[in-house]
Amino acid sequence: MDEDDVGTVDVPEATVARLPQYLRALSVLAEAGLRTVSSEALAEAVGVGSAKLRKDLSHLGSYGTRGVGYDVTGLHRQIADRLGQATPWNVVIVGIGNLGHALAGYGGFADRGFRVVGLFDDGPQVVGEVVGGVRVRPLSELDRVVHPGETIGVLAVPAEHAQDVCDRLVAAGVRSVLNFAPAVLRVPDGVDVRKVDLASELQILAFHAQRRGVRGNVPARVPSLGPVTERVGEVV
Ligand SMILES: NC(=O)c1ccc[n+]([C@@H]2O[C@H](COP(=O)([O-])OP(=O)(O)OC[C@H]3O[C@@H](n4cnc5c(N)ncnc54)[C@H](O)[C@@H]3O)[C@@H](O)[C@H]2O)c1
Repeated sequence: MDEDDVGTVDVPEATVARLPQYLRALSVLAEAGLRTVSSEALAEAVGVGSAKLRKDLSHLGSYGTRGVGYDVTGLHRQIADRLGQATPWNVVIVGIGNLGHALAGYGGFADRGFRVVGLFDDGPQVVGEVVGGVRVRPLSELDRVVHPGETIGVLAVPAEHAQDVCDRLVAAGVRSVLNFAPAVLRVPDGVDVRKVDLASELQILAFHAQRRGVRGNVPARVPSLGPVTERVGEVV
């Protein structure tokens, strides 16, 4: 399977990409004690148009109630279920260098339903170190930590080792891989790969900035652009 083919049959990939944002906004609203929210208010909280939000939620079979809006906790539960977050996911990170340390030390994954249960590296200077409360193990111990089909693998190794490490993750039973390495990975059917590439995101921003003629042409005081700046790279 090609790594760009990740998607679901019934929910468009662009909608899937926005579901985490809806979930986060609903968490904030629930914490503030709100029981219902209008599509306009929820759309504003996320920074999308309300028509797009209603369409997105209709893919989940959620239409809200006219004049009332959406039930905050009900919609939160529904989206969390669709994102597979009814129970937490286990995550293993391979490659505990600069990036791996930052990811392993980040405390925010647990709040979003992801438990970092394993850190792996083949560098003798790193193995045995404890990062974010988890001990770094050699890759040979992958089988002890990975529960087939229930563990997400994060790749933070150099590009030239990415395919080999990915193969080992898949052999251990990992079916979802988040790849930070600048390498195209080949995986068998049934395995999803998503790539994170901050440099590409910067290039996309640079493309838009160049198109707008922003470079070298910034007024002394930049007016607030509000959520518009966040829409530049929005998935449509
Ligand atoms: N996607 C992004 O936006 C982004 C941002 C920064 C870095 N990266 C990429 O992330 C990767 C890591 O970057 P870094 O700066 O942390 O590198 P780094 O050299 O600091 O760390 C790499 C780690 O991987 C380990 N490693 C190497 N081969 C291994 C193997 N076969 N098995 C297990 N561990 C192995 C090394 O021992 C080292 O600890 C690189 O591919 C880099 O290009 C991507």
